[in-house]
Amino acid sequence: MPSANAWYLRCGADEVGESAVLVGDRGRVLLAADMLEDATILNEDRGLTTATGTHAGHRITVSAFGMGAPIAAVVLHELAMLGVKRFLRLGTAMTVGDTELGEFVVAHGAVRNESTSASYLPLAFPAVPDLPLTVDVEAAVSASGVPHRSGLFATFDGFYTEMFETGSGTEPVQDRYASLARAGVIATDMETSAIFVAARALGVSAASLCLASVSGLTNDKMPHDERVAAERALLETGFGALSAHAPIAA
Ligand SMILES: O=P(O)(O)O[C@H]1O[C@H](CO)[C@@H](O)[C@H]1O
Ligand SMILES: O=c1cc[nH]c(=O)[nH]1
Repeated sequence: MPSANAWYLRCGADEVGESAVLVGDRGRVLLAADMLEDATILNEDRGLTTATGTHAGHRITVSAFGMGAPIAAVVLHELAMLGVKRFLRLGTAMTVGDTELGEFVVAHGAVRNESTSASYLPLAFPAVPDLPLTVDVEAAVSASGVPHRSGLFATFDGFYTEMFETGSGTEPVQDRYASLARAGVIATDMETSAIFVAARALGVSAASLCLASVSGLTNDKMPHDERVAAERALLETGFGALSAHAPIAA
């Protein structure tokens, strides 16, 4: 049963679409608002900027959570309570194995190395995306012309301790990345597995499409201008995936 108003997002069920895009950076919400038709910014509380607009006849809400699984789950949970049925994470990720900077990466599942998802379902439960939505994402990615690959993600809580070689973590990060690559992991991020598990627990669909923007091998970043252009392409591709079928009648 949709709730009337969301605690932190401070918006109502009539202000959100049937689908939502979850991004980290609020700048991506502002960019999305420029790209959608008739977009309205709903709130900017706690940096959780949210906008709703239309793409090819579909109402889409775009929400920024900042960084990390706990707050991403809060945003997803509130939007699900408002009645949003489909979620697409559009973010950046770090490369693992053969993945190259600038590629789009689509998650077929995610290693649950964060703690938030366990507050929804036990660790034995797999973090897997919604299959039909992922098929639509892969079709949109193929049409985008951007080099891409699909595979497993690994999601971590510790940015400096688990994803970078700072010496503060419990094992050499490069050893961890090498074993993840051998097991089919193509990218790491900080939210995907939590979003997949929370979505299953809440009875909504979720998928994850990211831009590989930082090298897990060297920690090199994509050049700024290339990343900005690629993030626009990421949003366009995600909106295309969410608009792949006729809107469901209200
Ligand atoms: O680009 P976004 O969506 O913020 O995602 C990635 O970027 C942040 C870390 O740099 C984390 O939130 C990570 O998952
Ligand atoms: O280094 C990075 C880049 C993007 N996303 C991450 O989680 N880490």
